[in-house]
Amino acid sequence: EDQEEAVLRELRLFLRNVTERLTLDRRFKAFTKPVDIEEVPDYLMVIKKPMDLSTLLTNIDEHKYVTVGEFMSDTDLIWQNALEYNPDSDPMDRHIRHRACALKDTVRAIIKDELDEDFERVCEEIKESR
Ligand SMILES: CC(=O)c1nc(NC(=O)[C@H]2CNCCN2)sc1-c1cc(O)cc(O)c1
Repeated sequence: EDQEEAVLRELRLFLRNVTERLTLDRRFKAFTKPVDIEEVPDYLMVIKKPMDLSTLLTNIDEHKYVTVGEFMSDTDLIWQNALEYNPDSDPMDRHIRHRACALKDTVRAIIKDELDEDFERVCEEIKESR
């Protein structure tokens, strides 16, 4: 049990580090906080599962993620929501879509470069055992 807690603590440290780096990247400013429903009243009519970088951090602290895969599902929501809410040729739509695609590629590159496959396998084993 203590060994498992040590693995999940290391997972949380890794996920916090990744999330902090994304939050500091100016390209992803639009994704750092929940979309303000006062400013964008139709947002929740289009987007059923909002997600943002600050919510990722809260989820990490609340031990929501037992694997990197679960974390990736929520980071995917951020850029998928942006593509869905910004489908048009409007310059602002295109601008946000470019940043959404940059977020997708940046997260995948970080995970590919910095996540040890064996570590993720141990996390998956812990998840299956629960
Ligand atoms: C994150 C997101 O998906 C988002 N999309 C936008 N799209 C538009 O404004 C397009 C929609 N089509 C018509 C022309 N305007 S603004 C915006 C946003 C940006 C922020 O800096 C903070 C924030 O909370 C939300």
